[in-house]
Amino acid sequence: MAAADDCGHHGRLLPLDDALASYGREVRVLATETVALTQALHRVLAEPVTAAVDLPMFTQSAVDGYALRAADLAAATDAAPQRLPLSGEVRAGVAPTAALPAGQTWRIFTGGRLPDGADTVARQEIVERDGDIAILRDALPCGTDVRDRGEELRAGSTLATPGQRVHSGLLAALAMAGVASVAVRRAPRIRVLVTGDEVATSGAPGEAGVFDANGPLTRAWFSEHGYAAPRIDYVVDDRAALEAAMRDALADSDLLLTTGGVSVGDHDLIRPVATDLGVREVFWQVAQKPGKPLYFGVRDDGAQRRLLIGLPGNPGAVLMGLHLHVAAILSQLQGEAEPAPHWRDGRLAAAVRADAREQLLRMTLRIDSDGQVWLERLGRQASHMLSNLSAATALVRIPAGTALDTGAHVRWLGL
Ligand SMILES: Nc1nc2c(c(=O)[nH]1)N[C@H]1C(S)=C(S)[C@@H](COP(=O)(O)OP(=O)(O)OC[C@H]3O[C@@H](n4cnc5c(N)ncnc54)[C@H](O)[C@@H]3O)O[C@H]1N2
Ligand code: MOO
Repeated sequence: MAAADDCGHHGRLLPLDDALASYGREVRVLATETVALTQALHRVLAEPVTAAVDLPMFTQSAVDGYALRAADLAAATDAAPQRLPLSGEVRAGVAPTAALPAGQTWRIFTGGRLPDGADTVARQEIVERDGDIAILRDALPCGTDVRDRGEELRAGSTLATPGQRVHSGLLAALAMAGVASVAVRRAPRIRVLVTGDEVATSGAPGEAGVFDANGPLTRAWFSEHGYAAPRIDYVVDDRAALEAAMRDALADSDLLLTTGGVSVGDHDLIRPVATDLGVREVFWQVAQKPGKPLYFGVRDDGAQRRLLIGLPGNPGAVLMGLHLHVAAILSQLQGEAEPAPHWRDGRLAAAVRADAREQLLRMTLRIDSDGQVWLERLGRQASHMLSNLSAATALVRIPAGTALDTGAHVRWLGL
């Protein structure tokens, strides 16, 4: 397949949406395993999760104050205050062993279990004390400052559904409902090969070399998104070396990610080596800028499907490949109900020129007083450049072939 150049016709390039849609068809969801809730952060749920207990688990005080019966205060007024003898105390974490006698009150603290007989709590700010007598100058509606058992949730009710990714808040919600373990999708096994003779793996690069950006970028991206740091190997542009590295990495992974060597040059070996290793090409070359020579293939080893994504070597293409393509593949592997990328809506702060490929531009976003998101294009967008990432907060889609005016609606992802 011949590559189209930037000035020419792009009929052979696969539209970005078609590339993203192909992951839904080609990627098989990983097996399910049960893990302790403490290990579930960033994992995707494979089964519904239900509350093990009522929440709150028992009827309790919402404040520091005095547990009483609302009926005992019915006649209380400023002129004729009600005086209730203080005959006990309930501390948080300690279950009362007796019932509150009628006409009396007990000291209670926030989260303390309401004794039988009590139905209301008077917060301490409205209670005067005369030794062991609590004085109240007003009636209180029954149930004031009481949290009822099960008012938030009933045991057995559904708290989370399959396909949800566990974030810190959801993890805490499940912990609070007595959930100790959850069924999640197995963590994807990921290997990375950074290719290129010119890439310095340690120390300063040679006279025609570059500092490695793609290794640090991929390592940081996986960690930022909650994945274990993948093994990253560096491979020179030598067919035998690449074949050995790819054979080993493919056999050991659900997803092999390579950077570089996927364009049309004489030393761009990812595709031919992939073919030799029995990988079926799903697509190569996407109508996107940056990242056009992007490659995706699959290989079935028995029941195990291996995925190979070849990201073009330019670091800007790797950045975009991670945020869009790798995120989409990982979503499908883990059975996310709403697969990434998760686009949001915003408007362009300035017009953008058309390109024959869909553009993915790094921009800064600002929210105006009406809550509208405005996106402003940064300079230094070329795919061999990363320096504008110190200012960029959004990756913005500009559809192929259309110039967009100021105010045009676009889709974007947070960076
Ligand atoms: N005749 C054509 N040439 C090119 C085409 C084309 O269609 N026809 N496509 C261009 C596009 S678009 C891209 S993107 C690049 C992608 O090429 P490769 O995937 O083969 O990547 P490399 O050639 O190995 O490297 C590209 C570029 O990136 C630098 N690089 C590579 N690895 C790293 C790293 N780990 N850290 C920092 N920088 C890295 C490398 O030095 C090159 O400058 O092909 C175009 N060519
Ligand atoms: O697709 Mo390349 O990343 O435009 O330079």
